[in-house]
Amino acid sequence: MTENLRVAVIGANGRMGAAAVAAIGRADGLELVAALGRSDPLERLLETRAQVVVELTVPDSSEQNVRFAVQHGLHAVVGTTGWDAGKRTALAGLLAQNPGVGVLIAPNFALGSVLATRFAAQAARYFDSVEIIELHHPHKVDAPSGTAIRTAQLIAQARAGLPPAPDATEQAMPGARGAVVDEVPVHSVRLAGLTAHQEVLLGSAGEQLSIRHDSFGQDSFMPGVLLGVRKVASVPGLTYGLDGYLELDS
Ligand SMILES: NC(=O)C1=CN([C@@H]2O[C@H](COP(=O)(O)OP(=O)(O)OC[C@H]3O[C@@H](n4cnc5c(N)ncnc54)[C@H](O)[C@@H]3O)[C@@H](O)[C@H]2O)C=CC1
Ligand SMILES: O=C(O)C1=N[C@H](C(=O)O)C[C@H](O)C1
Repeated sequence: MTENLRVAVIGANGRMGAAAVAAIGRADGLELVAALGRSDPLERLLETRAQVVVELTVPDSSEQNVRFAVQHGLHAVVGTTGWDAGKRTALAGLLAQNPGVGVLIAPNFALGSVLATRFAAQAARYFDSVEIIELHHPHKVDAPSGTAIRTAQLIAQARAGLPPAPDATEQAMPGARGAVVDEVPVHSVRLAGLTAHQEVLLGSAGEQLSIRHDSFGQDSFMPGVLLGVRKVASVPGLTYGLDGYLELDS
């Protein structure tokens, strides 16, 4: 008989962590062996012989947690935001020293969001202007969202070599044109009642394409979390984006 995969959640008392604890508890072939809150020592991961760590905390804690996991040979599935290029490069270096260990950093676990980002990047070459509006619940601590940053990066890659979007703005109040991520304006809305939403606006003379995704609850992220947990041990090194685990081009 195959043994269950031993999974731990860090950030288990948060919105995402609590949903992940419940989803892992219900999932075939997975066993939840630890659910760590802010005051729990990371050594619990070793005492409980976790094999895969799901990291869903805050940007200030995430890097330290993931590095601890990797240094102890544990695979990690990371949903926390704030993994900029510098942190990812440092982590890739640590993974090179720990061959066989896999880490997935997924800015968004919702399949629809991953697809929407992919579609926006595909479309971006064919329009003069692209701007992103991301809309979230007001408890979110970071802006722009990790998803919007990733989307802007992929759009910028797709538009490499094209002229900048037309924009005659000469005078603007600070923030009026959004944050500029890789030359793509990103506008962040924080509104009571929302969960996680993003709309990419693409415009050219006489037409507009809008690519929108809505997550209405944390359940939208759970299939992606479980996919990551099941796959991460078989993909050594760092994977950035859940699309790395999906065969979107076939
Ligand atoms: N990749 C994805 O699909 C998604 C990612 N997120 C991201 O995941 C992160 C968590 O989001 P939420 O659950 O909504 O936030 P939350 O604020 O509800 O939960 C964060 C939890 O982490 C805990 N925490 C902080 N430092 C910790 C540490 N060192 N050890 C253990 N626990 C610690 C906090 O006490 C809190 O309970 C955020 O960065 C958010 O942007 C959120 C939703 C989807
Ligand atoms: O904090 C959230 O809620 C979310 N965070 C992630 C992000 O910053 O992109 C993913 C999703 O948007 C929900």
